[in-house]
Amino acid sequence: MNNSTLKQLSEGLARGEYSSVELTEAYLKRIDSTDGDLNAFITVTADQARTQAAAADERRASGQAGPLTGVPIAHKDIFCTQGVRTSCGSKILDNFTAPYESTVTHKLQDAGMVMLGKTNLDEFAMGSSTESSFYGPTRNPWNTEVIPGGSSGGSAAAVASGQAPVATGTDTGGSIRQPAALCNLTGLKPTYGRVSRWGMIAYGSSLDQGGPIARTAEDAALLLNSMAGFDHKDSTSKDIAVPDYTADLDKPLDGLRIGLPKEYFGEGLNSDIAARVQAGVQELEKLGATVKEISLPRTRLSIPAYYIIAPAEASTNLSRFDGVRFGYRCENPTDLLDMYTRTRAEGFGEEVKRRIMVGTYALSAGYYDAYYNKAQQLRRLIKDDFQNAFAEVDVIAGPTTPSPAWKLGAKSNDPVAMYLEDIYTLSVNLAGLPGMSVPCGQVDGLPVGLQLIGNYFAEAQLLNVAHQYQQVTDWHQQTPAFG
Ligand SMILES: NC(=O)C[C@H](N)C(=O)O
Repeated sequence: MNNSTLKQLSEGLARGEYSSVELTEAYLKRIDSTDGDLNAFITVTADQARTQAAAADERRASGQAGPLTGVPIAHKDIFCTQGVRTSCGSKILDNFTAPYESTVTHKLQDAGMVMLGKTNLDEFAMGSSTESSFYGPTRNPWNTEVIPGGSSGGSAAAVASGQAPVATGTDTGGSIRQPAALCNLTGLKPTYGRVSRWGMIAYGSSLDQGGPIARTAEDAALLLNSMAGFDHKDSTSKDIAVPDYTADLDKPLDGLRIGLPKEYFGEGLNSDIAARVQAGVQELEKLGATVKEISLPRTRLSIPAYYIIAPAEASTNLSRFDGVRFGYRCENPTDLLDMYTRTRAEGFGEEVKRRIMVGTYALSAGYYDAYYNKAQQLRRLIKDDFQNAFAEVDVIAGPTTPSPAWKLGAKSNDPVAMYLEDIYTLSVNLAGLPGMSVPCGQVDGLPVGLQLIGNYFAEAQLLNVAHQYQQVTDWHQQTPAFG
């Protein structure tokens, strides 16, 4: 049961093979027996899950169940969940109980999903390894010596290990796609504005987007159906109708034009990953797609542009954590300034402080034009590069990451080495486009991902391509020997 897809569980519940209460108990048991090794969860909400499961069973008995009703889910601990600790992986929010529910978790709750708990993440989603959490690192179920990716590493490890059938994640520069790739899962970052950011603790507000982490494209489509949609509480949410993302899954790929950016296959890419991705693209060709080389010339510049813009936005977003209104406050402050200073010095971890300093510097008078403005100009050029590519192709394919998962601690003292791992994912966020990662094989026993990038609001097309790929491959069905 613990390796089932959301779709299978939904059908099992509908046929009455098990109740939501039974299903929920099975997942809670799995969490109990494995999370000592993985540390995928920051908070397990067992009692609340049991109550929600019983309510889901009642809803089903009264004929009101939808496709998600009664299915358990884990939420990244960046989504505010009313009455439940929402820590964002930080000491500064360790004592914070959210007084309201985020739009995304609310919608999934309305659909009848059962929340198992809140998953681990890099502190404030800043990282690619889930090592910077105040609650300690999450381990990869494929090999507990290596990182699960990040920042949604807790969500990915939970799904990959069978602790939860699906999970939510957020992606500012790769945080859904990269952990999905490194844990053999299917992850989708929607178009900026497709999914409400309300109640999602802000990191880089012009880049952040919530999305599904699942075993299959079909499961991701089922979740996105409930996550997406206009929200008047998020001023950047787009008022565009939400299609049924499962409707196009079975469409044949005949005539689909795929572009392979030459910059995604150059220096820095692990040659075994290159081979796995090329093999994945060949499968798509067999399904009727045509493939051509394209160019995204500014790819390399996405790293400096992103690592100016994201910290700049973070430095302003994180100014709200000052010890006054909520969260951690230092002991015995001598005056207001001492309280601000010590609260932030003691409450934030190293990577968060680094980014606040970089961001503050980039925004300061005298440096604003040289750094922040330049980065924004680059961002525009990166967006234009994608639009030039989409004049010739429908979908862009390439690797999700340049390397497989690395050993815990291997990049902890070298932030730039960690930033370089985001080379293929950052530009998608800078442009605001939708992107997916689907399992396409293993390198030395560790999973790697094929990235698919679409034009704005082309999530249904990406899901269609990924689903067709998963009909002819079985990489996504492979599970770790863990536990
Ligand atoms: N949040 C993300 O999407 C991850 C990215 N590596 C970052 O640290 O910003």
